[in-house]
Amino acid sequence: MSAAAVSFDGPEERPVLEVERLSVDYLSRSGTVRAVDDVSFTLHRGEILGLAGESGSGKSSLITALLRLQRPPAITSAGRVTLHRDAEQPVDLLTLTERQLRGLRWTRMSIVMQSAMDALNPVKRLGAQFVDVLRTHDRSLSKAAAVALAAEFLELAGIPGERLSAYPHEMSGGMRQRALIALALACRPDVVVMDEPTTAVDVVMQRSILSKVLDLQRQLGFAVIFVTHDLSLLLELADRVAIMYAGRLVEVGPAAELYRDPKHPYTQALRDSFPPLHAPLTELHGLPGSPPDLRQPAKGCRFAPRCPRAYDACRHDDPQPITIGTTEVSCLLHSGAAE
Ligand SMILES: Nc1ncnc2c1ncn2[C@@H]1O[C@H](COP(=O)(O)OP(=O)(O)OP(=O)(O)O)[C@@H](O)[C@H]1O
Repeated sequence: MSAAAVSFDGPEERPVLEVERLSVDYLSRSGTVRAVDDVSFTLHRGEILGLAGESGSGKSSLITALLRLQRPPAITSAGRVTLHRDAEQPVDLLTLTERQLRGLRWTRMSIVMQSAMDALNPVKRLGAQFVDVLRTHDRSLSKAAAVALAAEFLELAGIPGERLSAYPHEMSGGMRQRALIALALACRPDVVVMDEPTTAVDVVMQRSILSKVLDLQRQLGFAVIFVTHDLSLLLELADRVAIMYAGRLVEVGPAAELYRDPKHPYTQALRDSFPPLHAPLTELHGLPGSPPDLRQPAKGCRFAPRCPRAYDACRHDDPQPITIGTTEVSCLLHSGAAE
């Protein structure tokens, strides 16, 4: 293992992760909340896929289910999550034993949590945490080699290698978050899930972390699922963006296309409610109303009650995903436009 760069020519057509018809329920006495409802998407090798949606739309439920990190009362009630590996058979992550999964965590897929303070062990020096992870997954690695590799990854993330001897509380919030990103990359996974990785730091640090993530991604070529409620950030960072509303994916498409020509009225509303990062400021529009109660979602399109373009059929018929060019959208306004 080494931190050496790969030759990265941008995202490939080959899938690395395929999510098919995934549903996640929270079981409680007051009813079942279907937080993720029949969600399908593909993550390609080396691409950054952004996942955006309002609070409560199901983003965390989706990523914790596909990495099998969810806790009760959440259960995955349906679906398949296929991880593709070079030179090995694809595997359905949902059918693996815990032991088989442990073999894939860090080495094939890893996660960067919202808060490094929750993810890093407060009573262990950073170096020891890297060495633990590296040597658990590569028993042939000597301690000295693991320390050297850890220092290499820290440097890649913009942190001086000597900080390996620091405890997490001795580092700034931004540095801890970058250390966590370095740790997530240390076993050279193919897929890295980043769950709002910059919410705990200020805006300047946010920019610096994101440009570092892009930098590292281009050097190492891993694929990313980047989760945030901030669509304007994703439009800048991601190759493709998936928009989630009330447990469903309503639109998935190339970031530039989604910004220029959003197909779903919810995507449009979300775009118009965030200031663009690099374009001239335009008037912002809030989105009135609130998402449905997922214990008893009404018939038809879930966005219909808030949608300025809803018509009769939207309140009765469930929109199915259709493909328009390179975008997939679930909206009855486009039902005649499928290719
Ligand atoms: N432990 C739980 N028990 C019952 N319902 C839950 C639980 N956790 C989440 N939910 C429900 O599942 C739905 C999706 O929540 P989730 O946290 O996945 O959304 P999110 O898009 O990640 O939100 P945020 O951006 O605020 O993190 C919400 O309706 C939420 O109320």
